[in-house]
Amino acid sequence: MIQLDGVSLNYKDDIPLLENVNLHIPQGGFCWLTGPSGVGKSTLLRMLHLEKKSSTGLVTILDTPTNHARRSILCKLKQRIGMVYQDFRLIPNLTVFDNVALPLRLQHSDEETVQRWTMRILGWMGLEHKKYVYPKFLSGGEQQRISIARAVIHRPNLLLADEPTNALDDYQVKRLMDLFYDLNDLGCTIIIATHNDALIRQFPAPRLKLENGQLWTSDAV
Ligand SMILES: Nc1ncnc2c1ncn2[C@@H]1O[C@H](COP(=O)(O)OP(=O)(O)OP(=O)(O)O)[C@@H](O)[C@H]1O
Repeated sequence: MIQLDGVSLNYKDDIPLLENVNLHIPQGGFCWLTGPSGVGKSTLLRMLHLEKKSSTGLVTILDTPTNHARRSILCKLKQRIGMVYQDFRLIPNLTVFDNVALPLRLQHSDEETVQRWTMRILGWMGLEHKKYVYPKFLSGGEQQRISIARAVIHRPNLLLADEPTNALDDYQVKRLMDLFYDLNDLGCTIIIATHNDALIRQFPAPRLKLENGQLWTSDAV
């Protein structure tokens, strides 16, 4: 479960991106996050990913109150979250294989599991043959697929995805949404930020709309 109680969020001395916002998303929820460019969608996802603190209010992620949680608790909690960044954020000096395997290695999975799961998701993404390649030699779409593989490989309980379909063709978008639905069926809560209204119409789900510091919720369209 994700809960925000009276949460405000802003960058230093800047206008608030969230202002006294309350929100409840049950475990296993699936929603789109929309709103005009620059309104704060990426920043909100970064807050839910425990990279940025709220200015005021209580933030509960996966049933864990985070405001006063110890560092060790937050580190463990973060390992249960997958994040797809808008700009991919692959680690340039790691190969495709090592980028994707990273969450498993952070969880100290044994090497046999790392090899098996990483090759499986790379195969699913159609990128097995790129496993020794460094990110700078990949196309935008390939980088996006690797970034998604890295976010889901450890079967997170919460998946946050920032414009995850921008660089993908229609066929890959459909497969990716099937992957997200499969994860969701396993109980993963999913929040996807997008500007793409056609995508939302194609895959209806409740919507969180961020505007003027407020989050409006609406049912599937
Ligand atoms: N690290 C930062 N320091 C200061 N201000 C920032 C920082 N990152 C983002 N901002 C500002 O916060 C506001 C919200 O940015 P954010 O990227 O969260 O918006 P967004 O809704 O995701 O935009 P887009 O849809 O264009 O990706 C913008 O005005 C941006 O300039």
